[in-house]
Amino acid sequence: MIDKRTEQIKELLPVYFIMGSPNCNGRDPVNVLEEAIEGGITLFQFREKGEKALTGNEKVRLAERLQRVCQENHIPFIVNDDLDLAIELDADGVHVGQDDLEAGIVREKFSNKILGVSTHTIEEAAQAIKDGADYLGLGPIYPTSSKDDAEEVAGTEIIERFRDHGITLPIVGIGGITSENAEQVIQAGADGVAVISAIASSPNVEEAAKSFLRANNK
Ligand SMILES: Cc1ncc(COP(=O)(O)OP(=O)(O)O)c(N)n1
Ligand SMILES: Cc1nc(C(=O)O)sc1CCOP(=O)(O)O
Ligand SMILES: [Mg+2]
Repeated sequence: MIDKRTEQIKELLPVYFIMGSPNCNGRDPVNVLEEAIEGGITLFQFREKGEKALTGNEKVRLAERLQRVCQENHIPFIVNDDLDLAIELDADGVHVGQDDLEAGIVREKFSNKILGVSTHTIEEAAQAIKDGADYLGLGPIYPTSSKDDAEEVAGTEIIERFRDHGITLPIVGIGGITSENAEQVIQAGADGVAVISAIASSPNVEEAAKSFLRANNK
């Protein structure tokens, strides 16, 4: 039986926008986020990572500004990697990968919040489910230039494989996803797509976000 929480999480995943200041081509990330929300994104993850990423107080200040925009627009605000920041801001959730704080510890310290976990194998997925993950991030589905330490390209087959193994937890595909290939990701069994560059680097952020909604038939 699929429970109410699972259904609620699925509703959040269709267009999951991820971004931090290094992804915004020198633009104010607040403006980029506002335009993406105008275009219909359904969930936001603050991922302040990569070249010239902010640290310390500057990172916290940016997170607060982005969280405020999310709150004003009823878009849940997820923090990437940084549980301490998520607790400090009382964020709506955290996303962790296999090299981050263990998902089970995040679940203990940040109970009742949204917990996303990146997995690449059925074994990792089984552990994430045991740890209390709300959704799985699977990728990179296609080649990406937004993550230096990305694993090998997995293709949409990884999503089909997870579904064939009976994994019913909500899944979001990530890595190199564009409005042209998003439909294939959904058809493979994902509940949504997680996107950095195809939205954040677009000359028209609002239209870019809208094009993903159309691709997902939302
Ligand atoms: C939705 C979503 N899926 C996967 C990731 C990647 O997480 P991780 O492997 O921990 O890599 P970093 O993003 O921390 O570099 C994600 N952030 N979000
Ligand atoms: C943050 C991230 N995680 C990945 C994974 O494979 O887990 S790929 C990726 C980068 C996604 O950015 P873009 O949409 O620009 O390709
Ligand atoms: Mg991580």
